[in-house]
Amino acid sequence: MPTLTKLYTMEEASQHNTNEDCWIVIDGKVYDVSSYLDEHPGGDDVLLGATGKDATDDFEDAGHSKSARELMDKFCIGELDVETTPIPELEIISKKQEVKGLPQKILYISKQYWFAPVTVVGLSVVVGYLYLRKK
Ligand code: HEM
Repeated sequence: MPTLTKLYTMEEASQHNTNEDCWIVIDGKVYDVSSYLDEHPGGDDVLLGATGKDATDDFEDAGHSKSARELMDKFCIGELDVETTPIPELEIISKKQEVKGLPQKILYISKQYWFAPVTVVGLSVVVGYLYLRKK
């Protein structure tokens, strides 16, 4: 039988970032650790510091034991709604893929390096002005 999983956006989860109300996101799952803050062996400050972002790396870096991972399930309240959560890496790739065809490539490059011709023109104007003043 399919189970209904509550979905939360990262924006929604990040609003729960206080001592009384603390949610963290680990590996696509949302955990309400409000009642665990005082008991967490790593301290409440690390949990509060892990709110508002994907805390998977922080969690893994701490080298949690198997029992810690089992304990997590108790606090799981749902999953992250990936549809509405922008993943920076994916955005970068999709932006890169947008640049197709020669005209678009030229536009893309000129947008990135517009300062080069502007500097050359600026310098020419200054040099020309100084040259004419000397005369
Ligand atoms: C639901 C989420 C979490 C649970 C249930 C949990 C549980 C635990 C438990 C049981 C320990 C004791 C050591 C062990 O058994 O591995 C521990 C230690 C620790 N936790 Fe967590 N933890 C959670 C999330 C986090 C997060 C998100 C971070 C980092 C931002 C973190 C940082 C630490 C650190 C640094 C320690 C080591 C404390 C020490 O050895 O001095 N924990 N955690």
